[in-house]
Amino acid sequence: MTEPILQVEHLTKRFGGVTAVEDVSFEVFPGEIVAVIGPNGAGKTTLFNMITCFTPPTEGRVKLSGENITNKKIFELAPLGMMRTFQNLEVFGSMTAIENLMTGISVQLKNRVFAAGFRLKSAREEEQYAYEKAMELIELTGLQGLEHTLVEQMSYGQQKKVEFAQTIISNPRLVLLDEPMAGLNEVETEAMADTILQMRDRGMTFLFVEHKMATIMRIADRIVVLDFGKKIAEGTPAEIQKNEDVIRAYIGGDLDDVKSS
Ligand SMILES: Nc1ncnc2c1ncn2[C@@H]1O[C@H](COP(=O)(O)OP(=O)(O)OP(=O)(O)O)[C@@H](O)[C@H]1O
Repeated sequence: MTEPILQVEHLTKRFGGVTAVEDVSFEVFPGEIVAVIGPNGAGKTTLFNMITCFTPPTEGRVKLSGENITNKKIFELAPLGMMRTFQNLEVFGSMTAIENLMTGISVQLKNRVFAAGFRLKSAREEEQYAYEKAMELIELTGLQGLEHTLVEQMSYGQQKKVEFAQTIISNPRLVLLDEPMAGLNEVETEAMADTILQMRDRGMTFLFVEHKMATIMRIADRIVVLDFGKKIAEGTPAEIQKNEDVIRAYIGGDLDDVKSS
């Protein structure tokens, strides 16, 4: 049987009297696209922060390919093949798109696993490799013609693409995306969704938080639903759409989105 790439085991986070996440467990398998959904304040970002070692859990643990990573430092995760994005854009505005991407590739060049299989002889070869890889990602994310544009001069949607490309350029095995479609128009949202599907076909695994239900239903293999910090459901998009607890949790919020998508 395939081993999970990510195991979330009984994660709990308390901030003083507030329990942001309570006893949440689930697994993600290689090649899956798994969405985490839930109403505002349900604990999605806190869960992501614990999985990516940004916030230590009060209880529980996280395993990446069977290895306990709960107490790792953030910077130790990229070499292990885990990358994430944030709700707020994390790009260098005063650098061009290609320069942003080339900073992302340095992670890969330092990656033990990668270095063992692909030794580059000189700094010049490394730079050439980084440039070619960055151009490949520029094309893949539809940023052609903008490679030498300063990121701060781009639209929000284009900046999101740069951030996404920078996150995946090091060929991570597991990518966590915090609201990758937030702030994007419909066309940009669908393009982002298609790029995620394309990268999955190339072997990447995705866990993402999102509010745009129609897109989630289109690309997610499985969905984990949080409400008031607890996991209230887990299943395929079809199962989640007709789950009574999920429909109840969304009453007054995005219920119509869940049912109509
Ligand atoms: N650093 C903190 N200190 C105190 N309470 C916090 C902290 N971070 C989050 N919380 C609380 O934990 C709960 C979950 O917040 P979280 O941001 O994880 O939810 P979310 O599902 O990501 O929400 P949204 O969809 O609005 O981004 C909220 O009640 C929030 O106020």
